This record gives sequence, C-alpha cells and structure tokens, in this order.
Amino acid sequence: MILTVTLNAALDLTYRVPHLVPHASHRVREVTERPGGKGLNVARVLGALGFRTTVTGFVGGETGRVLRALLAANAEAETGKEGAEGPAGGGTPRVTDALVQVAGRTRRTVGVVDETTGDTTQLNEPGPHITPEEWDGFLTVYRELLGRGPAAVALCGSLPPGVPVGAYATLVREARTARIPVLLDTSGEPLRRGLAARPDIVKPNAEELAGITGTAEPLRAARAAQRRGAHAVAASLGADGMLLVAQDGAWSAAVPERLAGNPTGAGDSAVAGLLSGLAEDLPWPDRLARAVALSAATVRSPVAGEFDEATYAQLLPSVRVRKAETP
Ligand SMILES: O=P(O)(O)OC[C@@]1(O)O[C@H](CO)[C@@H](O)[C@@H]1O
Repeated sequence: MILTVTLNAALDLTYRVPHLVPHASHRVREVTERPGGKGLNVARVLGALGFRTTVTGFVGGETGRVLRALLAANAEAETGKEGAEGPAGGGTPRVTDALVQVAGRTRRTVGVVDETTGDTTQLNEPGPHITPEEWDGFLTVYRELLGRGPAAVALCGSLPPGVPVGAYATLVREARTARIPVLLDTSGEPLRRGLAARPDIVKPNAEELAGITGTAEPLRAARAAQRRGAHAVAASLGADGMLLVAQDGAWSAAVPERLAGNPTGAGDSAVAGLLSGLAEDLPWPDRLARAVALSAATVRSPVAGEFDEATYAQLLPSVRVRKAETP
C-alpha cells in the first residue's frame, strides 16, 4: 500500500470552452468533476497502474460529500479489475478513503480548457479553515496509517488555512521516524521547511526550485536543494521533461516530441511514476523514465489524475534518459 496525503483536497472541475477571452461571458461546453488535490490525482494514477493506495487529508461540507461519493464510485468500478502493472490483484479497491472529516467545506479547483489554443487556466480556492484540534486529530490518523507500514508516503499540494506552515516538516519527520520513504511535492515556505526535515524525494517544478534556492539553472538548483536536506530531487521542467539528482548520480529525461493537451496533473502523474518505481525498487533512471512517460500521457488525457494508457505504453520505451551535467 502507498499512502498519499492531500491536506487541501478539492473537488476538481474541468470546464471546456470553445475560446477563453478575458472579460467575456462564456458557455461551458463540457464539465468534468473529479476528486482532486494533488495526492488524490497521484492515487488515481497509481490505481490505474495496479497499485493499492490509501488517501488521507481533510474533507468537509457538501463538496467533500461529493468528493467522497466520487471516490466510492471509482472504488466500486475498480473492484474486480486485474492489475495492469504492480502488485494489486482484482477484488480490492485500488484507492481506499481514509480522509478526515472537518467542519469546513472542501474547496473547488477549476481548470478552464481553451479548445482553440489548447491552453488551460487554473483557478484554485483557498480551502477550509482547519482548527488546531482538527490538525491534532489528523496527526493521530496519520501516525496510525504510518503504523500500517506503507511502501511509501507522498505529501502533496498546498496547505489549507489554519494548518501550521511547518506541517509538512512535521509529517516528513514522522514518516522518517517510522522508516517509511517519504516524497514531498509542495511549494513556497512549506517546501522550504519540509526540505530541512530531510525527505527522501522532493518534486518541485522549475519555478518552485528556483524560488527556494535562488538559482535559475535547474541542475545547480537541484543540487542546492539536495544540500538543504532532500536525499533526491526530481524537478519537472514542463516540455523539457524531468531532472533527477540522487545520491549516486544525476539524470535528465524527456519524451522525443512535445505533446499538446491539458497539462493539469502532469506533475502528479510524475509523482505516481516515481512512487511506483520506488515501491518496485527500480533503479533511478527507470523510475525517471516512468515518471516522464506518465506525465506526458497525462497531457493527452482531458482531466488531471488520469492518463492515456496507449500513449503511456507507446512513450515508455522511447524516453531518453541521459546523465546530467552542469553546463
Ligand atoms: O492548490 P494545490 O494543492 O497546489 O493544487 C491543486 C491542484 O490545482 O493541483 C492539481 C493539479 O496538479 C489539481 O487537480 C488540483 O486541484
């Protein structure tokens, strides 16, 4: 079992409009609703790869009820499917709900896809206010879930209001004490503090990496992030693929050509690729290839948390992994 934490879970709405024009009124052609927030997307991708995942974080209000109903419906649809890859067999839901109920209302996140340009505009609500008692309650649940011995834990996304800015640092320390490998995917101050708690992997994008290290060149920035505490740094570089700096080497990887589509959730699929490779104890270059192929295949699917399986199968053997050197 892999554990993903989404403290600021979301009901993810994707709107498709013929053409997005600022200040204009639009007719939405298609609406898609999914359980969202980064860790929930990671879990769905892992589920599609055949891995069992438990999801936790906060959930509340009517949007939270809808989110949980969607998770339950997915679990029902998945039960009985054979695993494409990975250890989960049929008969058990791939994604188990261990979300913690709070008084506030789960946020909505809206992605508006412009069908003319292919660009996506993302609008994320701040999320519910979490009280100190609710945060303490979450810590109890988190410790209990760590006690079940997951193969890895992923801490993903923004913090909702009220949660301490050092929350991820606390969760990283707890995972390390329990000897569970921990991946951190967040930004800003929570990332800076989380880094100092020495996670096994951090997965910033190029902008986040530059923001916390003050260094624009990705390889130098990744090495700087490593010196600040992360054992390995996997940086997503958009259309340029990914860069990985680990204890025993540095590699970059990309798909042969740029794919058009909705990039929302591509980073989450990369996290799923890294985690699945970790769970199977693959060498770093193979984990990186999987992350890059899954990320690109996600761009070809209309919503976050899903990927185009045919594209993934076709891309995986074509990913070029190279040793990375400082220019
Ligand atoms: O506000 P956060 O937690 O940073 O990001 C939330 C979010 O935009 O990220 C996902 C894509 O990665 C979306 O599905 C989701 O709603």
